[in-house]
Amino acid sequence: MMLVDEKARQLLADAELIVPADVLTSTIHGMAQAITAELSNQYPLVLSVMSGAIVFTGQILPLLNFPLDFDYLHVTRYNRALQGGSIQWEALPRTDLTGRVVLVLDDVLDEGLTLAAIRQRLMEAGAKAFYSAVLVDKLIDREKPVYADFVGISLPDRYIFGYGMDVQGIWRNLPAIYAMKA
Ligand SMILES: O=P(O)(O)OC[C@H]1O[C@H](OP(=O)(O)OP(=O)(O)O)[C@H](O)[C@@H]1O
Ligand SMILES: Nc1nc2[nH]cnc2c(=O)[nH]1
Repeated sequence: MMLVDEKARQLLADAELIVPADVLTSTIHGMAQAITAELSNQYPLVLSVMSGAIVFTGQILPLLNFPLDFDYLHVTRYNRALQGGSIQWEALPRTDLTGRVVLVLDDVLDEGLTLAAIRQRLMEAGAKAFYSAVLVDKLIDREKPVYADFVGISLPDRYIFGYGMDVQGIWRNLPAIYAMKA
């Protein structure tokens, strides 16, 4: 345990703060306004993608002042790795999706494979319309299979962590976004 603790602290000491907490707060307020303008009369089902979206979800939900349902799904393809692998479904929403307008909340849109798989699964399960909101869109040099309807911040293609996102499984609890030193 001591080794893990020291390694975790070293990872943070070696990282660079790239999005401070106050910038995240104002970004999320802006996103909430845009989402409200588009979806406030549609009684959406808001779905949080565990685990990375936990902090973003907890911050944005109280800013969405209109009727909605909330549930979660759990999908992962990075696990503790820095590179993505194949999609693993851990949990599907329990709410009936038939005819629903869904809004998926995720922390980061990177290669887009995760969000594309989620969209396909939810549409197959009967959703009427699919919207997505991502706190971070990574600027990668390839086309993505899906783009988000609501984007908080665009960031360069570096591995990021904090604010729900992990590095080797740790530091999801940080109140800001950090990047591994290039
Ligand atoms: O656009 P992509 O390249 O597919 O990557 C984006 C996905 O990667 C992260 O999840 P991860 O698999 O790390 O699971 P976690 O949320 O539990 O950390 C993130 O939360 C997104 O869901
Ligand atoms: N924690 C974390 N998860 C990711 N999933 C896809 N890209 C990233 C990233 O940069 N950081």
